[in-house]
Order: sequence, then structure tokens, then C-alpha cells
Amino acid sequence: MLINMTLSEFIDETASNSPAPGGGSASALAGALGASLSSMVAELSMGKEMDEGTKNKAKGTIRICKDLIRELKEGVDKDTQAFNRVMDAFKMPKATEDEKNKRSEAIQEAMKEAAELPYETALLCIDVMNVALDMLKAGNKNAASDAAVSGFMGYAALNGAVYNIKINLNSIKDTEYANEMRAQAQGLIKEGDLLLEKIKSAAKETIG
Ligand SMILES: Nc1nc(=O)c2c([nH]1)NC[C@@H]1CN(c3ccc(C(=O)N[C@@H](CCC(=O)O)C(=O)O)cc3)C=[N+]21
Repeated sequence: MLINMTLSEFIDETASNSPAPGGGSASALAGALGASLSSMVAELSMGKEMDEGTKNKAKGTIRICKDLIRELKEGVDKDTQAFNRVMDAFKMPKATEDEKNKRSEAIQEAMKEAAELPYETALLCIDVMNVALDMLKAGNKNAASDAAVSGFMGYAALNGAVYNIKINLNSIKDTEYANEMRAQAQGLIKEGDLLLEKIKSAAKETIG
């Protein structure tokens, strides 16, 4: 499993000429790191010297991040599995008309899954950006830069996931499905852009 590799192994495996992992898994990993940083800032905001409001917010953030981290970690391997299914479908025989039809059907099916998986990642990354913004505004000020990095990782992961959705949609023949999902994906980009501006101004305010 990719998620059980060392950091060094994962980076080298990504760099190699083997087709997987690709940008989809890298996006999920970036999102997981983003969530883990917000979790850390929340943990650092639970001290005795913190006021009750801050501690309550931090407690909620820790809970949310725990789920985000688990799901995004799962996404690292799930994305590669989904993309591998696309590659396997392309390798199916295409000598006869029947084989061609079966292969085309398998490619279309696999493409939809390979688009839906990063869509799940993208949704989770919106949440990463939200917790990062919360921690920048209300968390321990000494760790404000960690909250900012969390937000930027969430943004990179969100946009990365969305471009993986879109590249797969470009190969999907079901135009109704593709158009609907493209609109959803575009909505997430817009949401991410708004959150990024808020994260940048909160970081500027707190850190300089
Ligand atoms: N959910 C999802 N996750 C992705 O990571 C994802 C995706 N969708 N959609 C498309 C892009 C593109 N990408 C590639 C990675 C490696 C090769 C690669 O190494 N290709 C070899 C072929 C390898 C072979 O055939 O075994 C080549 O072109 O020579 C190609 C493309 C991952 N993507």
C-alpha cells in the first residue's frame, strides 16, 4: 500500500516511470497533510491559558480532522487503484467488434470511477481549508504559520483533485454526466478560491 511507504519511498515511486501513483494520489496526500497540520494547531490550542471558546473550537477541529485524515489517507491508495483500472481497461483486447464494445464500456465505467474518486478528495479538501481558516483565526497564534500551510496544502490538493476530475471527464462520452460533474467541479474551484483569499488575509493579519 502506498500509504504505508516511507516518505522517501513514496516520493521516489511517484518520480519513477511507473504509471502510478499520479497526481490524484499526490492530491489526496497533500490534503491529508493539510488536515494533520490543522489538527496539530487545534491540539496546541487546548492549553489551560486558552479561553473556553477557543478550546471548544479546537475540540471540534480535532474531531473533524481525525475523519478528514482517515478519509484522505484512504484516498491515496483508492485514487491509484481507480486510475489503474482505467489503464487495465485500455489494455483489454480489441480485435473483434464484441471485444471493442466490451473494452469501450469498461473504459467508460473506469473513467467515471476515476473522476468520482478525486471528486470525493476535492470535497474533503474544502473542509481542510475551512478548518485551516478556523485555526488561523481562533487557534494558537504561535502556530499560525502551520494553519496557513494547512490551508495552502488544502488549496493545492483541491485544485489538483479537480484537474484529475476534469481530465477524466474529457474522455467520458456520457455528456449529461460529464457536464453535470464539470459544473460541480467548477463550483468547488470557486469555493476554494474564496477560501484561499480569506486564508491569505487571515495569515497576513496574524503573521504579517
Ligand atoms: N483519478 C485519477 N488519478 C490520476 O492520478 C490520474 C487520473 N485520474 N487521470 C489521468 C491522470 C494522468 N495520469 C497518468 C499517470 C501516468 C501515466 C503513464 O505513466 N503512462 C505511460 C503508460 C504506462 C502503461 O501503459 O502501463 C505512458 O504514457 O507511457 C499516464 C497518465 C494519472 N492521472
